[in-house]
Amino acid sequence: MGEKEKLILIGNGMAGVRTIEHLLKLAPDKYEITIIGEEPHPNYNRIMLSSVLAGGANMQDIIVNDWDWYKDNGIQLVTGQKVTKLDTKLCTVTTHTGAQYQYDRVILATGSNPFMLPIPGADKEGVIAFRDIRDCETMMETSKTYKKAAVIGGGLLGLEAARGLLHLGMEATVIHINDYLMERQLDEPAARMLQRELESQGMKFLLNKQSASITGRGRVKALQFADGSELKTDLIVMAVGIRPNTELAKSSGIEVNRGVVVNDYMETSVANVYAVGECAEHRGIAYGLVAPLYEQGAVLAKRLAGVETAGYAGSVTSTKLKVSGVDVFSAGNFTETASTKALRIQDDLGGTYKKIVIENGKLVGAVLFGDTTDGTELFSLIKKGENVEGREKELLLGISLDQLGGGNPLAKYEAMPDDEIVCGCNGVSKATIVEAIQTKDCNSVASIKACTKASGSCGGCKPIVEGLLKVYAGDAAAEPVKEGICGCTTLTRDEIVAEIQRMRLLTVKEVMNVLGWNEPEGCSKCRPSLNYYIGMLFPEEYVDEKESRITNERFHANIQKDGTFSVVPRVYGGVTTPSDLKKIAEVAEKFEVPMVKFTGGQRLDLLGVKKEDLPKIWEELDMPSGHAYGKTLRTVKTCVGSTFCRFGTQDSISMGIRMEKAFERLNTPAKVKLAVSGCPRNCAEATIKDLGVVAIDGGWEIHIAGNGGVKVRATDLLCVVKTEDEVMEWSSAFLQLYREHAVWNERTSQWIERVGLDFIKKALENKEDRLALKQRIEKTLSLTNDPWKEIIENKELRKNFEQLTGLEPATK
Ligand SMILES: Cc1cc2nc3c(=O)[nH]c(=O)nc-3n(C[C@H](O)[C@H](O)[C@H](O)COP(=O)(O)OP(=O)(O)OC[C@H]3O[C@@H](n4cnc5c(N)ncnc54)[C@H](O)[C@@H]3O)c2cc1C
Ligand SMILES: NC(=O)c1ccc[n+]([C@@H]2O[C@H](COP(=O)([O-])OP(=O)(O)OC[C@H]3O[C@@H](n4cnc5c(N)ncnc54)[C@H](O)[C@@H]3O)[C@@H](O)[C@H]2O)c1
Ligand code: SF4
Ligand code: FES
Repeated sequence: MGEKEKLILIGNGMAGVRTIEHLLKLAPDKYEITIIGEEPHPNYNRIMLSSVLAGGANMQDIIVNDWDWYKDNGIQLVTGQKVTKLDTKLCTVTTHTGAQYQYDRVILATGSNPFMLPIPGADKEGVIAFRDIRDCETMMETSKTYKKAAVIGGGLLGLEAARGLLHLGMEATVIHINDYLMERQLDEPAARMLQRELESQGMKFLLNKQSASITGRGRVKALQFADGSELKTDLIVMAVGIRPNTELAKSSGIEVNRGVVVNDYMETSVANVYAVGECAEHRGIAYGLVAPLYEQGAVLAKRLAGVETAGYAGSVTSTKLKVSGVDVFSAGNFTETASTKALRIQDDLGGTYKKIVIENGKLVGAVLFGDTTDGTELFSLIKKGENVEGREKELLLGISLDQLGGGNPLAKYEAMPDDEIVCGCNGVSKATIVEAIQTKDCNSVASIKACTKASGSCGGCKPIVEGLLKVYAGDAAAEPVKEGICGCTTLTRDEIVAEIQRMRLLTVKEVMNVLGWNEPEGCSKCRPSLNYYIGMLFPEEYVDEKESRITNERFHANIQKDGTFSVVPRVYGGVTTPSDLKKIAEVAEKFEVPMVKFTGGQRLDLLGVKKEDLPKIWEELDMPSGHAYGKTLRTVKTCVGSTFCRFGTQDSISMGIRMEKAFERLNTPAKVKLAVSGCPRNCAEATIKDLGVVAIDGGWEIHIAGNGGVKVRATDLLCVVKTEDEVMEWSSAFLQLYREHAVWNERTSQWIERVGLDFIKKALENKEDRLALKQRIEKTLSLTNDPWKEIIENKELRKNFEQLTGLEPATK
């Protein structure tokens, strides 16, 4: 064998070392490899610095290639040295210590430099970036002595930094130049939802702010803004974007634009000099996320190994914010133009938002907030670029994603091409994962992570890894590892409920303290759910914690898109009276309510009410709250029934009113809608309700767990009974069973899919059990009050209510 060629990698970071890993697989003996890195560490996962800061990992966990890896692969590693000269004629590289190395080929993988705003005072102590281990350590050290932190830049990096600083016990204020966050990844509605969620976690924001200077003697004391205002702070983290690190290439005469210009084979303008990663610019784009950089690395490794490759053709990117308790996903081109069509659904109550963008019949972009389960599959469709015409609405509703395999949810994993990248962060293909399952006995997500690195960084690919496990490991797949209810805990809903009950934990704070929450303030997922679980278990002792409720429940009204509210008084069974109608009309006129509308639940909605008018309107209406805003009983829709309808077999109206009077004000895991129809013609549409009662000759059918919303589900028949009292008995028992077993925010339609109809039937088949459940629901109901009345009659409550602001308490 001839002498090995000398290959030097400049930059011991993610893209460069990944290229070498590939190369070693393709041509292990072709090169004598030297890696020179400025940082004093072996290659580590920069992505995971956010997790280190937020307490989810320690420094040891993020090492990708330890010192032994370099030794074992015969690589000469030079750390702590910056390459200051690249002589492309003599083919040498020189480091800042004067050490010189000869090369046959050299790769530039110098990454990016964080952009530091060139404002007066930016050189003061306490002004840092967030790019490497040293920055992370500085933040951790600073938090031991100082309390106030400011992060300039409300992009991915800035928000992850601010979340980490909160975790370290600092007050974190994000200063953003734009009027909404993450404008490079999100549209405005999603960004607003994100901001509310982060505010509920304790993060503060100053939007539309231009930083002008930093004051302080030696160490930073305050950040001053162009509008003359200032923020006192002990630490400033700049996260306002990055610039490709091209210094070395430029000084060596290599063509540089924004980044080091490369062709499809990662070759620069100079022979035998290559560039890969964030420092490279390909077809005008310098990427800032690892997935495309790894694709570039795979191409370069082939080129260096002499293996034929089609070349790098550019990438579509997707991002996921790595902040616990927040699910945000963005992919492709999500901005609207003259040639695109956008479809969106926004559920302010459920705290979810989804937008898809179509161009020339193809899916080109998506933004998801709150529920990102469809993210990976939408991203895959964007990358494939296949025509989705006619399926747009299904994609929006997530229907076709469920049914990509003709109803078999696992078929899509089988159909996935072998070379499709499953884990973008770590560049792991389907074939690699399947090989790990089939030949390396990997039977869990954890073992696949250990073996292939898939799912080890942002976690966004975990659902696909789980899907592949189901298909390719089959029965050998280990039980999925249980997941906590949110990022603040590893405990499941059932474990938490059991512990609350066992230890009689009576406040949200107590639960979080005793059960070792890793975020002391919790987040907007766990706080309202704990509030619900404690109230469900101990209705007599528990004092409802208003601050742990979702925004609309704190206002007892639905917040509208313009910041006004809607008022919906209760109209039992949809039956009103002339005097109530008059009252509503008078109030609407007096308070100049812009719109009065009939709702789908057979009542009247006063829309566009100002916050300050809410208590006054409730007082004048003197009607109970219709609870149109909460996780509680909403409406009982009724048809005309036997009183007037010639087909009616039973009195659906009186049955419906009896049910509404019995169950109003009931706290439930998610909203609950009921309906009663007077005959099987079912005019009240009872078979798409959470609980639907349909009259038949000589009795009633009780249907459960339907839904008419985003994902339509027809009810299952629970039982047939003869009398109205039996309807009440079964309905009470069913609703209490749901209250006691469902996960907070889980609709009955989702709950039944999880636990199965058989479980519910079994739990209710025994009369004694039914009566026990009925007794428990009645106890709870006897302790409820009308919230509007409470506020009107209690001065303290009214004062507190009047002090509530639109943004401050906002949770999903
Ligand atoms: C906190 C944080 C979180 C992130 N999270 C995500 C995420 O969730 N998803 C995602 O896709 N991306 C994320 N990124 C971006 C991702 O980390 C980068 O895209 C990736 O690390 C770039 O790889 P690279 O090899 O091009 O550069 P780097 O990883 O920065 O490596 C470049 C290396 O070269 C060294 N170097 C530079 N110049 C010289 C020189 N002259 N001589 C010797 N050595 C030199 C540098 O010291 C550095 O070690 C995150 C970044 C940060 C900072
Ligand atoms: N989860 C992830 O995928 C993740 C996490 C962290 C970092 N990253 C990557 O790291 C890189 C750096 O992230 P980033 O967030 O710094 O870059 P970015 O360019 O995505 O965001 C910078 C943000 O700072 C704002 N900004 C610019 N000038 C400002 C000013 N003077 N005052 C206040 N705000 C200002 C911009 O409007 C922008 O939203 C990016 O490539 C990013 O993709 C990714
Ligand atoms: S469901 Fe039957 S009883 Fe009720 S309105 Fe329709 S036809 Fe009449
Ligand atoms: S896609 Fe981020 S860990 Fe796999």
